[in-house]
Amino acid sequence: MIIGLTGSIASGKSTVAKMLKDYGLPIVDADLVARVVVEPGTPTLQKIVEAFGEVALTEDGAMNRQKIGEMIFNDEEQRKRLNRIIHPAIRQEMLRQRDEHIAKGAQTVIMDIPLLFESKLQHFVDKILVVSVTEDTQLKRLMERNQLSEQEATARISSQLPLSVKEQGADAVINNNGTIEETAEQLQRILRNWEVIE
Ligand SMILES: CC(C)(COP(=O)(O)OP(=O)(O)OC[C@H]1O[C@@H](n2cnc3c(N)ncnc32)[C@H](O)[C@@H]1O)[C@@H](O)C(=O)NCCC(=O)NCCS
Ligand SMILES: Nc1ncnc2c1ncn2[C@@H]1O[C@H](COP(=O)(O)OP(=O)(O)OP(=O)(O)O)[C@@H](O)[C@H]1O
Repeated sequence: MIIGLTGSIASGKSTVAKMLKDYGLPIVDADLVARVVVEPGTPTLQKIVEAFGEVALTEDGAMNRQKIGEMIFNDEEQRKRLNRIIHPAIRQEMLRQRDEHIAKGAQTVIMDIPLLFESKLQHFVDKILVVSVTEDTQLKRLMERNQLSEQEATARISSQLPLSVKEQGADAVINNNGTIEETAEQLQRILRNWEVIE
């Protein structure tokens, strides 16, 4: 079974992904893949520089994540432009990793994809697990984790579909407003229900 793990920025996907890893389940992590496909020397980074100019690079030739983040989270056109370049490369590498896990005999593979709904990737997966929080919790955790102002954090949250919409497309929802233990309990119940664990 392929499980799509999603949510929105700072809703707790990585926290849940870590719990899934502790169950021994293989994870394909879109955020991690998004870093690999733009490593120095890759054709994707080359295309980003052609589209955004040399400002897209740091002094040592890596992608300037802070600069790109400032550009794309405040401007939908720029975001679409980056997505058009980077998403095909991310998708290809994710499918490669998924197939590798299956070839090694994995029964279940977790695809951790923040933009599963925005990029319409529902057909990639058999079940969708949404990690959700209230808007207040999301804003507070994002500002704390990334040291962002309220305005910067709000821009990032607004660049994604609301969690309430994602919940409607989910096979199961984890409410991550409470403690880590409460989240772990909900996850265990869902995995038992889906017969991923006993
Ligand atoms: C814009 C970038 C450089 C910012 O880097 P930074 O290190 O600050 O953030 P990080 O990569 O850890 O992403 C944090 C979160 O931002 C959100 N996010 C990232 N990219 C996007 C996007 N294009 N649209 C909406 N939300 C996004 C996701 O929720 C993600 O989990 C980086 O996120 C990136 O390369 N984005 C494009 C690739 C992409 O779409 N990744 C999302 C997973 S497919
Ligand atoms: N139940 C919880 N209680 C308290 N803090 C939490 C809880 N769940 C997550 N956090 C914290 O909230 C922040 C966001 O969580 P996490 O990094 O897992 O989100 P994410 O959905 O993976 O975000 P992103 O899409 O931005 O990578 C982190 O600092 C994390 O430690």
